Amino acid sequence: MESTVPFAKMNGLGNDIVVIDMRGRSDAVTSEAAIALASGDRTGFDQIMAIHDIDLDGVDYRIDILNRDGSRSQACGNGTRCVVQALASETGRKSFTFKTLAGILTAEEHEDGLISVDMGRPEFAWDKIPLAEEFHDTTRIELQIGPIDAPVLHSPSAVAIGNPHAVFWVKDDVWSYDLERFGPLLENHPIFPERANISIARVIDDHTLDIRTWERGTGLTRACGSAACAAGVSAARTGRTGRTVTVNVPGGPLEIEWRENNHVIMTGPAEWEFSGRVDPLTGAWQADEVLA
Ligand SMILES: N[C@H](CCC[C@H](N)C(=O)O)C(=O)O
Repeated sequence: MESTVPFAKMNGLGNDIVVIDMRGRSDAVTSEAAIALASGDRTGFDQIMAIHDIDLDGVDYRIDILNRDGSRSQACGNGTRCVVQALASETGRKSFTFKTLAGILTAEEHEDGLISVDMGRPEFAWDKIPLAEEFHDTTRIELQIGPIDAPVLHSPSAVAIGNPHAVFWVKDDVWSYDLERFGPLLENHPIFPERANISIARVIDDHTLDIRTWERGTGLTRACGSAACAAGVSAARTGRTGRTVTVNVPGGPLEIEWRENNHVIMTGPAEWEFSGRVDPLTGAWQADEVLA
């Protein structure tokens, strides 16, 4: 087996993604390689999306998703769009079916270059999100941060979009909250046995939300596709918006549609930055061209 494989540094609305081509190999990108790449100057990423072969009818590839800390995620919306763009430009095909830890998902590139991903069905049951305690109603779970009688953030909506999310509803500008400080506390709160992605969301009108996200295993990001889905679905579920919303993340807008068949469709852009080769075991890499 060759020691290096092709990679592409890409982004989905500023969510930094490294797509690694593991086709033809039986091993996996190691957590050590992820941690090494994450601290790299030009390859600091939010998620690695490793494309693997799969022998399953109707499924094109398996995607293995790693966070900055080397942990694995069930889902990554922005990264999936990057994978679609990379594969579409390689093959000329427009639609793909993938297997991730969250299940089978389909995605397609449109004529205008935007990419839609079917993120599957949201999961609201407390033990499936998962939460450590039984909550009959996961639209408002008991969790707060700040003084007991004047919490800064409280009562988030919880939902899994393959991966666990908590969405805190706020009335003020989402930038006025110190997410860098509260994010790690909430991500690792014992109520979330598998940790959680933490978002602050503000309703702008019945079809628009502003959100910022602290990602599990990664930290503050400019965009988190699954969090945009989590916020959109939770807003509709609590009567804050309709089922089709524009979710403004720091990197720009994502369109979220929670269809009547219970599937959540996320639409947005993907952008290629540079390519190179990487050792999937150590994270040592080299760009194909001298980088500006
Ligand atoms: N950036 C991703 C989500 C990463 C989630 C990951 N941090 C986790 O659940 O462990 C997205 O666009 O959906």
